Amino acid sequence: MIKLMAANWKMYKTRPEASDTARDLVKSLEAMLPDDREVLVFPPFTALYAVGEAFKGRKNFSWGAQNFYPKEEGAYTGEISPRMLAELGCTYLLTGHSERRHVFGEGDGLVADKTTLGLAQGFRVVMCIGETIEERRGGKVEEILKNQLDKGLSGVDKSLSPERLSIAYEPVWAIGTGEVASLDDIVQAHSFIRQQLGKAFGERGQEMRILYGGSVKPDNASEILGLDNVDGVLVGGASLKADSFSRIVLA
Ligand SMILES: O=C[C@H](O)COP(=O)(O)O
Repeated sequence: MIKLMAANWKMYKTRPEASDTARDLVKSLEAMLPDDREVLVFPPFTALYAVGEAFKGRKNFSWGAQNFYPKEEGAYTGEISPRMLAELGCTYLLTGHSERRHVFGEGDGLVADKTTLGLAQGFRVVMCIGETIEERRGGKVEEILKNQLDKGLSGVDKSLSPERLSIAYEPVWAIGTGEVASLDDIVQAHSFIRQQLGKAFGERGQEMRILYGGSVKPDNASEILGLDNVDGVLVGGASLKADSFSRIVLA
């Protein structure tokens, strides 16, 4: 399975900054990227074209959008549709990120609509799930993950090719805090997610990638990537500098 090494640049980087970082990533990674690693960057909308210019035509370099509205077009002021993103050459979409859920109030229904439409329009989708610290302390991790998976994937075509859907497990309390989930916590959550994907998609569920996200850094990436059912990472803060993200990609 090709490990998916994803960078989420969140609301950082102007167009020239993004272009420089993307070009630096190509410089430091292209010649030594193993065949089983794919580099994926989610820049802000305004930098998608610039990142596409740096990455296009390069094997295993992909780019995608952090957000979109799940309609083809219409009177939705301020929103961007998947069609508009396809035009920029993006092949990936992110759904369910905890900042969308918690800062912008996106519920499971909207996450499901976005995941369903994004896939139906031919994109690859990375759907994020994860529990809050209160939910973890209350012993509800599996219940929350199951609920987010069941609802988020409720409209998805069950005969989908496995490379089209990835799940990112991001415990909310580990995002941007420097606090990484323990290796045991990651193994347990990923094995539970794998089980659920198997129930939903049968054999295909075994081949879908499950990424870990939450304070991944160059010095912890290798041990996280070595765990069972960890098929990639979704990196925020440590992906903003080309040098640090390159070290993670090659970890
Ligand atoms: O999308 C990425 C995650 O929110 C992780 O962010 P972080 O690496 O800054 O903790």
